[in-house]
Amino acid sequence: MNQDALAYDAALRIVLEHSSALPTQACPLAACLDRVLAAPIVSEAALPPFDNSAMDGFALRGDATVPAGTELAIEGEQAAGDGIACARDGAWEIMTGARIPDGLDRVIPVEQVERSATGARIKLLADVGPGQNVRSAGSDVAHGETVLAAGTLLRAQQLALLAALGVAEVPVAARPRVAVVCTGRELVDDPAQALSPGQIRNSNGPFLAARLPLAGADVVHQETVGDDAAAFAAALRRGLDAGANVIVTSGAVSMGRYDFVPQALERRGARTLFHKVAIRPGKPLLFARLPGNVLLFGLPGNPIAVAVGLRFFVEPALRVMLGMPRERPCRVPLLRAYEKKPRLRFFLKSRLHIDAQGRLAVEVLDGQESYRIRPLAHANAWAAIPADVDALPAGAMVDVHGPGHLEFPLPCRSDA
Ligand SMILES: Nc1nc2c(c(=O)[nH]1)N[C@H]1C(S)=C(S)[C@@H](COP(=O)(O)OP(=O)(O)OC[C@H]3O[C@@H](n4cnc5c(N)ncnc54)[C@H](O)[C@@H]3O)O[C@H]1N2
Ligand code: MOO
Repeated sequence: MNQDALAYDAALRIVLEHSSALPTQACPLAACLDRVLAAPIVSEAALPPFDNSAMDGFALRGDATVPAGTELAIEGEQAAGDGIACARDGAWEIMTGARIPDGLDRVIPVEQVERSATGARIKLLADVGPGQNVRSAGSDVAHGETVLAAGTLLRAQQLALLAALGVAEVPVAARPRVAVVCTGRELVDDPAQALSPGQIRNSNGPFLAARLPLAGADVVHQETVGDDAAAFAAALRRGLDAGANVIVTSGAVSMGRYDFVPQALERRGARTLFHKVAIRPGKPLLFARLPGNVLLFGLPGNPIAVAVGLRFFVEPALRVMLGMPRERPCRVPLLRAYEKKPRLRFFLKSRLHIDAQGRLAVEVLDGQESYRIRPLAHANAWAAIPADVDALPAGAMVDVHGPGHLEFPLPCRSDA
């Protein structure tokens, strides 16, 4: 039945083989959020940069444990931001984060000392061992250590580390440039325009334009054309002129009289690498390469075929361009038994739940037909069921993917 349709894994392999990493750019740290690191970060500094106190208290020294009951004169004070200080005997009043005066090696918290009436001396109320309450230089990051690998997505937590290390310019992968072309004479772009009989509103265009930036790409051109090969070719040209690395089209790749995309691409000198994949939805998906190494994904027009084509074909290619490793799904038990047709891999609009005990389960939503957008709006994840599986009992483990490759699936509460 699917002799002419490629297995998903084989089709994905072809996509990945034809995708390559984009050039590296130097990005100022403040602009790096959500960019992908293009080279490992090797620390040129130590963190902390100097031995400092973990507590507000008193810094002192000793050969071994300094016992409770010891009395010491207060020699000086060291606050965060104070520079080098040299200590002799005695104790230094010290604040959290302050540099430990040279010669001292431990800190006793202020709660564990008793001050003399004059305030000039302290008595220890607890033993203090060497290194106690000292955050030593390099204990978090040593100089020369690799702290972030190439391919790391830079979120706030990575930016914190880069900022602490004083990395001013970060090598990041260029963002893939994507042109979006929707086809179909039935489509209306302007939400304020009344529909004539037979017309529908374009939902694939807004969906792709919203999703692609979340997947790490820039939409550099977007337009809608009728079922017209010449208009389509002109739209492709404008996408290429805008510097697109990738063109995503929707519609006109199936069997209908107006499904002109495959032929139009051939006439433009594109090399079609596959057309039709054994998946549902999105089976008529087409992948081609245009002169100049531009990848073209011809997504079938049904809205869920577009969503699946983007998530499971375009996004893996974007990951290669961004220098990211292949994605791995999580494995989650099915909330309810699920039956499907064999021989096709199914990508299912799903909702990840968290129950009262904090356990995860995935619900395959009703309304899987590829024209139904409403369940997509209630989905927070995709479940993927392999081609050779036809029936799964409740509790069977299935692959679950987030709504986008940079988004971990976020569960909702079962009672929500
Ligand atoms: N005889 C056959 N007919 C169809 C087959 C088949 O194998 N044999 N495959 C079906 C499958 S599966 C899909 S998916 C669609 C794909 O069709 P096309 O890629 O040619 O897409 P269109 O015909 O242009 O549109 C399909 C459907 O989607 C609506 N659409 C298109 N663009 C948009 C948009 N931007 N926003 C919202 N909706 C859109 C369009 O109006 C159609 O209803 O073919 C099946 N048929
Ligand atoms: O692939 Mo189509 O989206 O099944 O209707």
